[in-house]
Amino acid sequence: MSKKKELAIITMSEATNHLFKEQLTEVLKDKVNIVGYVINDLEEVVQVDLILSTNSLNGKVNKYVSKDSEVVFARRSLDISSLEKLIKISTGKQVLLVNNTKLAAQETETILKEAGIDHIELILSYPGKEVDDEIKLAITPEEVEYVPEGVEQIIDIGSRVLDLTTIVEVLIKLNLLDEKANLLVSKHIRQLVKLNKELDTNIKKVEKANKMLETVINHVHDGIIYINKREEVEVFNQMAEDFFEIKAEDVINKNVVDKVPNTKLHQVLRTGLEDINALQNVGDKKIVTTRVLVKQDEAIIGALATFKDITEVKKLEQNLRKKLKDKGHIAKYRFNDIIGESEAINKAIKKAKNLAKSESTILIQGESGTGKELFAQAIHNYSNRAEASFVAINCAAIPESLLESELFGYEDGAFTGAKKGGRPGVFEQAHTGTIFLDEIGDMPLNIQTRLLRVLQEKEVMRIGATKVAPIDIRVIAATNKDLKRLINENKFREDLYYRLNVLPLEIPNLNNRREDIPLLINFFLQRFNREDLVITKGTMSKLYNYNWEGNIRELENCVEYITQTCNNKVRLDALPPYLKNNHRINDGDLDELEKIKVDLKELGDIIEYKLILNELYLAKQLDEHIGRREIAKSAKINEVQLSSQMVRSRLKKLEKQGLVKIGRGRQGTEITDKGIQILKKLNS
Ligand SMILES: Nc1ncnc2c1ncn2[C@@H]1O[C@H](COP(=O)(O)OP(=O)(O)OP(=O)(O)O)[C@@H](O)[C@H]1O
Repeated sequence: MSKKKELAIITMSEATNHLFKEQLTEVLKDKVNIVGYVINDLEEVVQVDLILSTNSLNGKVNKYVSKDSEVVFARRSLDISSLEKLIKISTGKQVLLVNNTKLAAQETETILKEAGIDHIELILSYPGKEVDDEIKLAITPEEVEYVPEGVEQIIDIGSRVLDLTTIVEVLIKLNLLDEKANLLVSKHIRQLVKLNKELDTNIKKVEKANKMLETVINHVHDGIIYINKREEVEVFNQMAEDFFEIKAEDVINKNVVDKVPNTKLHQVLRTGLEDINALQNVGDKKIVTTRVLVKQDEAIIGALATFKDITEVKKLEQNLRKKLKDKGHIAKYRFNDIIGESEAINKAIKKAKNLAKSESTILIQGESGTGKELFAQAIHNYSNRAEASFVAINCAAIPESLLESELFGYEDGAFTGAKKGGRPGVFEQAHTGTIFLDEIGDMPLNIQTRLLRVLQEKEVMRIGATKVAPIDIRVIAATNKDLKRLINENKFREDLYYRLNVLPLEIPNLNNRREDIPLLINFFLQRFNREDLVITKGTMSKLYNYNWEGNIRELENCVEYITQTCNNKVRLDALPPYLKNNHRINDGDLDELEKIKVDLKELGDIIEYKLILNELYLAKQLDEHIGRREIAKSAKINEVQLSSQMVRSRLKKLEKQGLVKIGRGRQGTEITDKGIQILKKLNS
């Protein structure tokens, strides 16, 4: 039996020696005697067939080698499975590569690079080398003891094993290749295949994620541009291509400043100042854009811009408004459209504007035709919900049998004749907007109960449904009925009244703001395109004094009648018959001040009367007399056009109402107690 071959392993450390021995024993089994030496322990030449040592001992090991022994210097590799941990480190990060010597560190670096680890910046670290103490992550092949202090995370990639070529060389040198080669190579190939499979799965996963990301990026309706730290474009999606009319392939990896017009993205990188929803002009287009820094582990790695073409946004908005308009779900009136300069209407407008800004339910009360719906629309347009829908429903105009389904909607098959697929009610249609419930006093009691639930729960259940849908609406209700009276008659639920009457708003009737009548007449004449019509004084006086029970709607109808029947002058006989015959102003309906005002206005302006009464009052307080001429003088000073003749005629009118007493000769005229009372009312 031939003598067993002998192999000596000479290394610098015990650990490496042990590792090599283990690896070679697995291959050589008992065919070879393996002895290990740590170089520092060696004193004499080693007599063996072959010596295996490491590159770092090249030059040192020779003195222990006999003439007939050969030396193989080990080439080393890493355990492939440890690489996976490195792939996960973020790109561009600085990492210490720690080994016991410079050479070992260089070798490990080469091994890592060859294995494809090139996305991180490796800083070699070994005893005696100064490294930046800001670097907190270290990689080491089982040489943890050399990792500098201050490093917070260590990735141990395991020791560097003998690579296949070294093992084959050892086998050749020992003349054992024939027997072992196949076994060895197949084991290595198995390992490689396993690694490849793992890598392949990883690559596929990454590819899949990338593909998905690309699809998403290209399908969003916003333009997206991403540049890296070097200001090179890395992402330029489909919308960006369409907007700039530039192909992505022409800009990718190119400098953004050179390729994308008007870009400000590089400035975000340079200054660190981000823009959120900024408006920007690009050529003749307008965009809203957001530009932000992109960070990874606190370090800035690039900048991202997303933008939307505003013309597109405007179109979408217009489309939406058109759709709402087509459905009638739009409020067209604003406060500016409410005609009137009287104190009463101005007060109502001021209050309505205040109420508009709150979110609570508003109850508008006022006689029929006073403009309650006009106010409801103006409130909606003045509120934060102006862009959303305004859905109006007249509770009196819809038959009771239909009202419930109109309000709450119904599910498919809820009743015979129900539309397939069901239908949303006005509450759902008004979602995020305002619902206007006109003539709420006419709502049947059973529907009032359902409405109360909707208002309390803020959710609606369609007829025949089992699920509720949450709704976000603002309710404006209106009525011309006395709801308190209806409550007493058990026709209106008291709890619903209090739910609705959170913010009450009273719209004045026309008889209480007669001074707006001429304005309104002119407005309606314009609307009917009949500004050419001249209304005679007598006719105007008639219209002024008429008892407008139907309020503005009645006045509007009256003006329409005139426009149909008159050519140029509107005389008394041109008025609608009902207006000519009866409906004279009902004295009992007007309070005293109104009656007096109406009478006085037949001749001159209230301002003139106020001035005259004021002068008389002043004289009375000073215990003096004042004549027509002096009153006319004061009028001039106050820029009121009144001759002493005019003062005379007006004083007569005032006397008829018992407001003044005209004295004879130098006695002059005196204001009466009633006159003082009325003057105070006029001045308030
Ligand atoms: N101040 C105003 N200025 C101009 N037009 C007005 C004004 N007020 C009301 N109108 C017009 O009068 C008509 C009646 O108004 P609206 O329908 O708003 O009244 P309403 O109080 O809701 O009536 P109803 O109680 O009968 O439902 C409408 O044609 C409206 O355009």
